[in-house]
Amino acid sequence: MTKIKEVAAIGGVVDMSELIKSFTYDMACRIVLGKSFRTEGRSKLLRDLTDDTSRILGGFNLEEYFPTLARAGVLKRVVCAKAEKVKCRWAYLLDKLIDERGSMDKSMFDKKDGDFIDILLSAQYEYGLTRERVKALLTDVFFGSADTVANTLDFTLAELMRRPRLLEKLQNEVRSIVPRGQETITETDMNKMTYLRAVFNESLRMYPVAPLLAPHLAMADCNIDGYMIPAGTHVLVNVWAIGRDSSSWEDAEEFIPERFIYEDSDVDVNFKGNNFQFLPFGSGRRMCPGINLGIANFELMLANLVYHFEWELPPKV
Ligand code: HEM
Repeated sequence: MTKIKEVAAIGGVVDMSELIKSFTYDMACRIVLGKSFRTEGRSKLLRDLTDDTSRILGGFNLEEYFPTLARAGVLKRVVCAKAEKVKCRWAYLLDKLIDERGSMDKSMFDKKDGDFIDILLSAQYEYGLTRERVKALLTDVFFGSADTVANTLDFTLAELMRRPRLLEKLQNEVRSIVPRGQETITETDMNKMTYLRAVFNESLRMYPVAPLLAPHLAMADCNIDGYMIPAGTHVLVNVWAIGRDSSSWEDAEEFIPERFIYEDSDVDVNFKGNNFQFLPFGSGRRMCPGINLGIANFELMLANLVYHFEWELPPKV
């Protein structure tokens, strides 16, 4: 906020995508590393690692389009070699972070104010977690938490600036709940912001961060609505198309947060995985475990941004 205020005061330009991204990485680092998150440029290091991992996981894979190439296995070897390098960089960093705490007595872990590493290490003794598992869980939090929230916020700000009436409605809600002059908005303030949640839902409907979810594999033969899915089938769920399907959504291509406000209605379409027309966090046992953290990070940032600043597109945009 301070950075935007400084730039706004001199009428300068601020790259919001960049700022939002570095903020979400700082948040992820703070959760995992606690107070030591700013040392040695770790937030930047983790961001580079996450970017490289995303490129490998989400990159175009020629072998999926030309299966004959897969038989030769050349491309696979190239991708595996790259993945191995990234894996080693993760392992090096995470080992270092864990070793820093290794010298501490387990009774010294402060469960109340501790960071995620503290919590995992204290649970390590209780649940017999191996070091590899601890590292995998740490990677999950870094990887799952930063880009997801930053990308959703990016699209939301763009949609709101294109629709000043909706932006004003959101600002009115936030400013009517948060007392004038309050420096930062808290989670308690946000609980009352129904329009803010509707904006979040509408952004996820139109711009799901994982448009095909994570790839799933059928473990057993199953029949869905008359379609036979044999065991071993690679399944991709196109939630981007489902969220824009006109048989489920009126004016599906329009950004209308009001569609998620259900006053005096029994209908309540939400992202908890039971309404199959809206699956931004997936569904079932592999659905996103970070929903609550994702909501809190997104809503905290958006509410603060619209509370403190006026937003509009530059002329001719
Ligand atoms: C707006 C925020 C977020 C969105 C939209 C989102 C969305 C998703 C989606 C679509 C999946 C795949 C589900 C499936 O394939 O069925 C997923 C998985 C996952 N997410 Fe999130 N996520 C968000 C925030 C977070 C946060 C903050 C964390 C970290 C704490 C996180 C951690 C994970 C993990 C670890 C998985 C893999 C779960 C598994 O495979 O069992 N996510 N997320």
